[in-house]
Amino acid sequence: MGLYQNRIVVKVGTSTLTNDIGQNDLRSFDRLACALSDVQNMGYEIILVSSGAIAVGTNKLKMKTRPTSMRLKQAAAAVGQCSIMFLYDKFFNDYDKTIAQILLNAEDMEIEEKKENLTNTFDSLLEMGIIPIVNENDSVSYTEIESEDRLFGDNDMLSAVVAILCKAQKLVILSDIDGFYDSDPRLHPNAKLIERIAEIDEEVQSLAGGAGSRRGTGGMKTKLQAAKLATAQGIDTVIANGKNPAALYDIIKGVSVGTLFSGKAL
Ligand SMILES: Nc1ncnc2c1ncn2[C@@H]1O[C@H](COP(=O)(O)OP(=O)(O)O)[C@@H](O)[C@H]1O
Ligand SMILES: N[C@@H](CCC(=O)OP(=O)(O)O)C(=O)O
Repeated sequence: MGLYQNRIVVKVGTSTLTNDIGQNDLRSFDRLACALSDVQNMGYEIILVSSGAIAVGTNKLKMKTRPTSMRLKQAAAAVGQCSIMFLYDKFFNDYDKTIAQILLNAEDMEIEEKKENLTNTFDSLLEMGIIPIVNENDSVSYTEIESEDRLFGDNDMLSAVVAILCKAQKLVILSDIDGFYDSDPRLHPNAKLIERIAEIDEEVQSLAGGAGSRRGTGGMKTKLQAAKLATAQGIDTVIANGKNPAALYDIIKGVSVGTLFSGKAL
């Protein structure tokens, strides 16, 4: 599979877009929009996969805690998705960028005709210099919200699927932590960052724990699954801290940041 050398998919998690008390982290939105716009100005094509709809919706609806029933999660996502896109539009506009919204379900990737339409849409948007912003279509799908094994039901996996579909050269997963450690640093303060992983084998998988905050889902398990899927198609995958999206400049230059999972030679 030939990859577009200047095409990058960036995924950002809920824990980066909201703060510890569940409010929108406006500085994070702004920094992300600034870094992505700047990287696009350097000649790269950017696709952003953004989580956060449920958390932002929960906040906007003034619900005291994240809803537990599926119907309320879906309603919160419907409200939150609007807010997220409003915020992105506002911040990207400051940097003279146009964005587009693409909401997807796993099934959209399984039917060849839909897949082709989707690829054409991404390609057309990117050709026009637009930054597509992708999330799962939570209001009509419950795989992400409810799936048991979360294999397909997570935005980490969705970002890998989008990177493969769009033949991106790099996938950057921005989280609330500096990268992949030899154990969850929230539980093990002496955990060490692993800078490079060539093979995601069982030993590596055994180091991955679940989500760190009540807002994030999937934790490192789903990020590893995503990295495994993407690297198998030759796509270099980096996990880095979303509080410092300027790290993207280093990632592009090949300077070591976070954890790099090297794409397999095809
Ligand atoms: N081996 C590990 N290395 C780093 N973080 C880990 C590891 N195992 C579990 N985690 C947890 O994964 C969290 C990030 O995943 P998650 O909470 O789902 O965030 P996001 O919203 O960015 O997807 C970290 O905050 C951390 O607590
Ligand atoms: N589609 C959901 C995303 C859920 C999800 O995968 O969250 P995260 O682990 O923060 O990437 C939402 O927008 O709330």
